[in-house]
Amino acid sequence: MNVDIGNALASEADPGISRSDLDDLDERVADAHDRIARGMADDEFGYASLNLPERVDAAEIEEAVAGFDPEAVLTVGIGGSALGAVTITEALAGDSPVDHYALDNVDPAHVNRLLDDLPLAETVVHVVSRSGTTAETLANFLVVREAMDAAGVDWSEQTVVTTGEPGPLRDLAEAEGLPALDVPKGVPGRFSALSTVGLVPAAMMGVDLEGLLAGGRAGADALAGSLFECPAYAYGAVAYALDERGASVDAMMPYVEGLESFAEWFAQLWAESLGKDGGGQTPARALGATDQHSQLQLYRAGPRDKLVTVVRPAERPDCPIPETDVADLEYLGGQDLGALLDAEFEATEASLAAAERPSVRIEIDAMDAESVGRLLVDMEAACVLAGELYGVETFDQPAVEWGKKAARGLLGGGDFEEADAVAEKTELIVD
Ligand SMILES: O=P(O)(O)OC[C@H]1O[C@H](O)[C@H](O)[C@@H](O)[C@@H]1O
Repeated sequence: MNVDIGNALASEADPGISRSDLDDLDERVADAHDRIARGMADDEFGYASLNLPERVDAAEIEEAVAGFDPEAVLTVGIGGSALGAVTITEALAGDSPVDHYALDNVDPAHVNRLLDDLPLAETVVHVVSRSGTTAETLANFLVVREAMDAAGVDWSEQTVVTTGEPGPLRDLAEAEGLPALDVPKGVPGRFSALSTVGLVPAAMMGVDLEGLLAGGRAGADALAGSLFECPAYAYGAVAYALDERGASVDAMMPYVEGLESFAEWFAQLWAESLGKDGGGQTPARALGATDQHSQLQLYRAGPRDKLVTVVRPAERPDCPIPETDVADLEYLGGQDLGALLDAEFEATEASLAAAERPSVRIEIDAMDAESVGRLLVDMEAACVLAGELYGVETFDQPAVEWGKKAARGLLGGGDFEEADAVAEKTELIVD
């Protein structure tokens, strides 16, 4: 993976950073790297995530699912317990005969439709919750298993649980004799893609887990004490420095459909890790070239509060555009859709640069397991580095926990002050 920060530099306009700003920042990056390396060496909570590619045993995960031969895998989980699996399978398992679905939200219309459409008898359910207590996940699982019962399917034969703490989900797995895998210790959900959490569905779909982990290891091995020598830190440091100068939004814009969900995964990583103490950079999600025809207007001509991150693979499959003699379309004939997408990508970079709007280019080698594993670990490391520079607790999410407790309290699942606050909130309804 390489990161081109050239278009984030040398702008006269705000937000902009100069090369000397980065030289100054590099001393702080060196200190932050020492902290991160120490955290990794001691397997400290959160920092341990960057050791996953080294520690996770692909063969063990493949063995755990070897007895299944499903048509579909249904991940029941939310946030970090779903987005890693979705990102990996979307990026790498497009050609698999096995389909992947994720049930994260509890919208009844969506859940009913999905359960009607799924081949329940041929579906393996992967229930994932690190805490084992998340209401959406547990409720969805109860609904899914009821639907399987109603369809005459023995769900206990086709359900795998992945959880961390002792709690309701582990109890349920034990009571029903379900295979239960562990979320590795010290790894928050949004950093757990390259563990059982993200790899179980991928294994059932034939994704190259070894390749993913090898790519991840390459990312962890490339961490170094200077942003000029480490693409992950270059990204984290530039995003941080631009935010400090007013780029409070980071628009993540992959130019490849297989990474559309990666932008969603990145949004959780960036928002939950860095949105603390009144600061943090708001992640926006976009897809090139589609959003070039909608959001780019705002990115180029709206408030000067954005960094645009464009991502692409260096290699794309062929899809030639047929020749045509239609007037004004000759320029397309004989080209390739990939070349057109790359031209759109470069046009976006140029258009932002011409308007003195910062962008960063992330390029991965290809849409293959090694490159995707590397991308995930590099973005995690970028986030950890940014967290050190902001001086926040990167690995907790107390603001999210508040809402979780309040929702449980409202359903009678606990005696929480948060629920009282919801009940007492001020309303001004206009009907
Ligand atoms: O894996 P779980 O414990 O079910 O948590 C699922 C999600 O729940 C919360 O919303 C947390 O803020 C997320 O970080 C987490 O990924």
